[in-house]
Amino acid sequence: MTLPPYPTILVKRLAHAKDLPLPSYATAGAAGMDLLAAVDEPITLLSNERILIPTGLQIALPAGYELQIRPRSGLALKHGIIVPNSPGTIDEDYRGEIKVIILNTGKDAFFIERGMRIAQAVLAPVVRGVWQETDILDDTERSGGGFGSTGH
Ligand SMILES: O=c1ccn([C@H]2C[C@H](O)[C@@H](COP(=O)(O)OP(=O)(O)OP(=O)(O)O)O2)c(=O)[nH]1
Repeated sequence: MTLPPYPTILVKRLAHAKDLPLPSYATAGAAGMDLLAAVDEPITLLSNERILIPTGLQIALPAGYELQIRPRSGLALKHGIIVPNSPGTIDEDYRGEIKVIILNTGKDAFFIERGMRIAQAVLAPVVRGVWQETDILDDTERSGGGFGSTGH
């Protein structure tokens, strides 16, 4: 079976990440690539603390795509480690270092070591829209109902 051609992401490894492998898909069908912590020293993240973790990567996405930063479910379940801005958005035109915000919602301190897989990145197509202003919108069954209007 031949694989479909995947979109190419240009990537530059910064000096502090030269020895770390690039993010990769753990299985043939994985949607996310695990992002590694490019920290020089181990970090202790106390309960309720959040921190910005460098990945040491700068990228150029293909036109029409974003990269979403999402939590890893294992870290969320075992340690309460979440990405508070999930899904974090890496814009197509961003050329800075990709960084990951993580928050320790667990009771215990969490230890981050160099090369640890702290989050995952999912490449996703972006659909942009344009506004067309109007004074009249069509009525619908839902109309203005929301926030639980249909019951539990
Ligand atoms: O988890 C994240 C989220 C964002 N970014 C980078 C890439 C993204 O393209 C840029 C801007 O992100 P966003 O638009 O979410 O930030 P903002 O707070 O709206 O800042 P800005 O005014 O710079 O857009 O920051 C990251 O490295 N990690």
